[in-house]
Amino acid sequence: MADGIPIEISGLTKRFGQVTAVDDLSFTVEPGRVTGFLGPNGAGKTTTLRALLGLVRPTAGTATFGGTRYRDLPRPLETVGAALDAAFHPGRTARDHLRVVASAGGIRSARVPDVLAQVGLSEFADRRVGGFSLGMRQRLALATTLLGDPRVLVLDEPINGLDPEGIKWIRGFLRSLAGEGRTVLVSSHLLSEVQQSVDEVVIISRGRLVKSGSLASLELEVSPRTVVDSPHRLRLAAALDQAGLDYTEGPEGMIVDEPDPGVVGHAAFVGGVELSSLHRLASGLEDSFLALVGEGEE
Ligand SMILES: Nc1ncnc2c1ncn2[C@@H]1O[C@H](COP(=O)(O)OP(=O)(O)OP(=O)(O)O)[C@@H](O)[C@H]1O
Repeated sequence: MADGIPIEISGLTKRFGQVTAVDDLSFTVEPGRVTGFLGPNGAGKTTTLRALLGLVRPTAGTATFGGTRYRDLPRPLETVGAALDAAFHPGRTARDHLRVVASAGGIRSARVPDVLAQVGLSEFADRRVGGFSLGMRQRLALATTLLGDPRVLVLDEPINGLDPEGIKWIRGFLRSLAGEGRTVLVSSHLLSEVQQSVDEVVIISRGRLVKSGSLASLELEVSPRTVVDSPHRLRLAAALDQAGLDYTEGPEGMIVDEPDPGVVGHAAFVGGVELSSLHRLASGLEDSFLALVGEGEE
């Protein structure tokens, strides 16, 4: 298997007149992982992906596949499979749509039945796309991205509008693609939508990076916790140790990995420590995501 190819965004800026859609954005997407590219509507996700695929010219910065711009890739469809604003001719069958794309991209037509099977559309291959449900269109868009058996997949909102069965299917599918060492970047405006599908997250808001890292690290950061403080922090730390509670020291006191302030208060009481504050830290991944990025444009 060929080595994986990372996506590298560096100092990317894109202005449309007065609007700065993407503002000095830098992040890397690693192979072998599913990465969620998250932000509310208007955050600049699509503009970033369009810059990556050479569809808009950056005002500044670069967006590359392992250092090579999309337009400089020798065989782009065999490196990158991208589904952005997938449009289908409604009168064409799924098979014909794939044949047209394959032939334009210099890909052998023998790939067509393979990708139809991969996305579970074989039995609908000869139906007109005009009659396809949204879920079937999403599958066909995905099949199109797979034609060149690419090492990198860039998918814009692939889960949007899928029914629960389709969501379950695509989750497993994205995982298996990453499991084969591919780089998988999936955009969404809802963290909850991709939460069960992604290993890594890149969160942007107003064109700027808010956070990037593993989903696990984000979960850890936002799991419900208790903040407690005392005029005698050393004694407080000893009481927390005594109770077997994990904590880190923050500006407002000890941040304890325990959702129930009662448990923390009790530990302090047992240790005979006076408290100056005790409260629960806001919780929930989606709430924290919204707190990080705001609601976005309508
Ligand atoms: N061609 C354009 N001309 C002018 N402004 C644009 C253009 N494309 C995007 N914008 C603006 O840039 C900002 C970022 O848009 P973008 O579509 O990249 O966000 P997004 O995160 O993909 O949101 P959505 O999920 O709604 O597509 C928005 O304010 C948008 O109105």
